Amino acid sequence: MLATRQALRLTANKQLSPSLAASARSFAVAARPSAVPKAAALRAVAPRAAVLGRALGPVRGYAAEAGGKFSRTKPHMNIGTIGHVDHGKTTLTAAITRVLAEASGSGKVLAYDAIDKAPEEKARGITIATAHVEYETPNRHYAHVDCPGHADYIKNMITGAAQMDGGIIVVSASDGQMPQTREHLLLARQVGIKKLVVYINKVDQVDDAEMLELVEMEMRDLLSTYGFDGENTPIVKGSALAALEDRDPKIGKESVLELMSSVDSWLDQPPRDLEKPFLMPVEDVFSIQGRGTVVTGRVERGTILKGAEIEIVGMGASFKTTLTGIEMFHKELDRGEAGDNMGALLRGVKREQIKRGMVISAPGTVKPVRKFEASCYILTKEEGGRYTPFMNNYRPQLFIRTSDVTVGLTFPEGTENPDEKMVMPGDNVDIVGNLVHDLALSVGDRFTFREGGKTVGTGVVTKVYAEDAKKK
Ligand SMILES: Nc1nc2c(ncn2[C@@H]2O[C@H](COP(=O)(O)OP(=O)(O)OP(=O)(O)O)[C@@H](O)[C@H]2O)c(=O)[nH]1
Ligand SMILES: [Mg+2]
Repeated sequence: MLATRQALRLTANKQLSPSLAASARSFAVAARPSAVPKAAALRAVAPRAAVLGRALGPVRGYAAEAGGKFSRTKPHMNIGTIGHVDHGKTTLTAAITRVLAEASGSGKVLAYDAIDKAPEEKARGITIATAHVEYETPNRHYAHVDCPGHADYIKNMITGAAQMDGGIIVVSASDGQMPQTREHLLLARQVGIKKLVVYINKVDQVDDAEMLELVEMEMRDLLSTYGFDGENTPIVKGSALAALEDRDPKIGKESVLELMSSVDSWLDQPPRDLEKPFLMPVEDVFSIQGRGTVVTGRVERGTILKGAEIEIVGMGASFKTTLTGIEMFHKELDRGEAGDNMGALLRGVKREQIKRGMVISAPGTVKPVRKFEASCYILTKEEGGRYTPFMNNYRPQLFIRTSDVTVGLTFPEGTENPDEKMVMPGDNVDIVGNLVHDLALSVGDRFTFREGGKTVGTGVVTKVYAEDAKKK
């Protein structure tokens, strides 16, 4: 029984990206209200939307909905609320759904309780409670993540179980910035979120305008400290509770509309997988008589045309060649793209030169890396992780894409008494990794590490030290 479970977990972890993609898909499906109620709701509000549509003229989205048809043409973006415990993240999430539903005459209003009782999701064996909420502005369609507790934010941001391309950091006007405000800012930066919008909440509790000024100045400083654009980041002040309870429109509803218009304009649309540079992890290598060497794998991102130059990176390799053929389901094709399972025929490459764990990529877009820094979450024993802490120079096996390589973990420079520091199951820790073989690693890549058949931790790469290019 135990052996089967371990085997199952092993296969699950061998296919990190597909399983993650699958869970992301199921999130998306869960977050999306079913088509029928949506259409019915739209019909019910059609007269009102028509009025709105006329009033707003040809504004995209609302106008389209006025015709009674749901618009899927709006760009989609993943965001979320982050910030210190009790500062009002969930209240704000509920308020956004309410205010936007009212403004557009459609959309689903979610009560506070519906969001706070977040379902538990499993990502890479870790339990994460996350609520997935969906709403739209005239310009965009959003999936919004709200977590019930600090630990869930850490796990979520590190595993990327519910990805955030940008976020709203909520800070209470009465408390100002607090430890988790800083911790979430740091994590947001480390997982690659480039821009945030600030919502200073609970202004109904503060009469002193100077106090509000102070909280704003503090937030600008803090944003800059963590590498965000503190000077230009939009900061909106208001009361999520007032907006949710539909009172004091100035600090209530209007603040939420202002917040969402800042979210629309300030947060940048992320590039889609198809727009990113081509990368395919090598799963298998074959030698085909009379044709040459074929590697198979699932395209992680980008597109590729037959005849393109590609680079093979990782596990000692760093060389270029030409992709002379693309095959899928035994058919010859001219083009492959993200999500495709394909076989790639490579010119002039011997079978021995390529192995599982390497990647084929657009030339110059990924580098072989041995040393890197990462932010990690260490699984608890309940999550299947270790029972005991680990120390400096711990050496688990690192799994990323199709490769697994032994890695030595040490603490970053500046850590006090590194040889006495212990990392407990359940901790969030920054580490420096030294791989036994180089791998194609980039900032933002996610990985797990395992020991004795169990997943011990998961992490996201925050910095890489490029190897000197080696030929092989
Ligand atoms: N006076 C006032 N109270 C608010 C406001 N927004 C939220 N609250 C209250 O603050 C408390 C915490 O709000 P939540 O939305 O649960 O905060 P949270 O950030 O989601 O908290 P955690 O998920 O536990 O980290 C609740 O009692 C809210 O009713 C506001 O604008 N004004
Ligand atoms: Mg909450």
